[in-house]
Amino acid sequence: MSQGKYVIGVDYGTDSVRSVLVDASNGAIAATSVFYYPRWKKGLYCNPGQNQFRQHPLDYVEGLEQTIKACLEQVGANIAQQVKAISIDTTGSTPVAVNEQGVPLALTPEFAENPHAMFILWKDHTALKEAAEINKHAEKFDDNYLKYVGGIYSSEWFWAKILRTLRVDESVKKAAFSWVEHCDWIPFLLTGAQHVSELKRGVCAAGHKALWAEEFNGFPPEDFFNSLDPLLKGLRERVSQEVLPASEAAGTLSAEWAQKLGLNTDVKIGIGAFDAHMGAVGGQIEPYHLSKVMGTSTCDMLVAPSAEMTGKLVKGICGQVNGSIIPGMSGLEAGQSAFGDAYAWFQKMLKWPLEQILADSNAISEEQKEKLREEYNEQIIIKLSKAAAALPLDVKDELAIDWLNGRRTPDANQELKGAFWGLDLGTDAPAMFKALVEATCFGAKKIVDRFIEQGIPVKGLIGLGGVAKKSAYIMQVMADVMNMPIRIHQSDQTCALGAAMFAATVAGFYPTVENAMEAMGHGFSDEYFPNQENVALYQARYEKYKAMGAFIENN
Ligand SMILES: Nc1ncnc2c1ncn2[C@@H]1O[C@H](COP(=O)(O)OP(=O)(O)O)[C@@H](O)[C@H]1O
Ligand SMILES: O=C(CO)[C@@H](O)[C@@H](O)COP(=O)(O)O
Repeated sequence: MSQGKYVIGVDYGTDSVRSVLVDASNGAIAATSVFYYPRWKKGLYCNPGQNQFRQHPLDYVEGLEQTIKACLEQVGANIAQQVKAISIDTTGSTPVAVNEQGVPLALTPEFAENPHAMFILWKDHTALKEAAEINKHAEKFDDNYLKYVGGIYSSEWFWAKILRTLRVDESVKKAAFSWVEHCDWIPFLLTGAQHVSELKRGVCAAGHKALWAEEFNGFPPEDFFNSLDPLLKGLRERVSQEVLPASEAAGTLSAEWAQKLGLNTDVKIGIGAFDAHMGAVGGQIEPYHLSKVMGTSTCDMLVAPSAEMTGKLVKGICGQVNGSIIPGMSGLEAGQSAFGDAYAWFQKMLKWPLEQILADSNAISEEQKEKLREEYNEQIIIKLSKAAAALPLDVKDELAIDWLNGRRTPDANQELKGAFWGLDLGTDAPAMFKALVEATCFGAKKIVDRFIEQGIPVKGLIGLGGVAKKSAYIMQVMADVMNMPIRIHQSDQTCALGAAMFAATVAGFYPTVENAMEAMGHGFSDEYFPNQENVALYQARYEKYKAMGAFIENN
């Protein structure tokens, strides 16, 4: 192993946080550790029926400490002393209300059990009404403050979530001094900052979810917020205007955290960004290639040289922001609100009666029941995929719409619902699963079509994330539906690896993120090519999908 060039990448996903300790000279992963959020796992503070998804800050703090310590234990004290930087990515928009000291309210005794004082996870759609109001309100202004977020503000995003919370919780309203994205709060925590004024925001979260733009000198003016709802009065001033790219440092590790983790206080802490953005870097994104992070949801990332984007605005996506993925390039983000989550929903449906029967049954022991549960949790999607892949294809097969968690892009509308069509008594679970898989791939194609219609060529597809790695079946359907090859990245941990590449840049090991990507990238493991026999049939089914989608949207 080379001496002295170690960094840590921390990736906060929806269910878990993972840290990787990486040799920055070549990208080799020296240690890795995963921590599943314990409170989240129990379903605490969430109400899926109302699309309320909250995460307790302690899940994040405990996971940070435990995963980094576990990585350091794996490599030993000598290497721990050679760690030079840590960078962090998180889901988003996942904001939290903080007090003047920058402490999330749920970390104070009064708010410890209050879901409104916790992080409002990206997939929480309780702010539908507020998002609609923001969209209507924006029409009143000469400046189009929504132009860099695809023209539509989403209930998944910062200001909609803040406004809704201030409306429904008087105690949080009184105690909240400011609001912070998860990806900006972890660097604040690690650097030991003590006041909101010291908070360094990343351009990624500010630009994609909070309407920050160079052209507006930051966030929209005070008048925009005050006239939207006086509850927002003055908040803009308490949300710092200065934003930085993730290649910059937020500071160095505080003495408290250095001692807790067993690291030095000269370890640099990078500016945070979203998981998919750092994941695109970990997955070696190239200009005009769509990097598809396919997990619970999808985030579809594209970079284009900023100079080539002058005057180009892509409608209906989740934003285009200079430097949000790679400094010097315009970062464009789109995505689907449910991808793997659609398969997880179907699995949950099938499991429901089994769970009830198993719970009441005396036929097997509690230990055997637990083993059985583990087995079917692992096997259901795999078995369905195998059976679905073996089914013959017909244009009249069962058809589905993938909007089970609303539609993120093109044209955000979180109120839309999913659907199945064309069922009969011959329809079985594999046929419905096949329809769902095809629907998620059709939803993906709509995004590619939107980029192309708006003048942004898509020259290649890169597949990252859990589904890309786990499902050859779904990736083959994707290649067939898109009529384009898709390359799957070698790494299982592209987000954490991307964070490590940013950390290597922040540490000064590389002058640019592109240099870090070149030296530390793991390359590609598989490539799926379209099966020309299926392309025309999928094209015909895609037309049906669009017609059915339009019907749902208009009724
Ligand atoms: N064998 C499989 N085939 C297809 N999808 C799968 C399979 N196993 C798990 N999934 C899906 O993968 C998703 C999780 O993806 P992952 O990238 O691991 O997580 P996250 O999005 O939280 O980072 C889940 O929604 C699950 O339904
Ligand atoms: O929306 C974004 C980023 O903009 C993601 O953080 C969000 O979709 C969560 O992604 P995961 O599928 O949980 O990794």
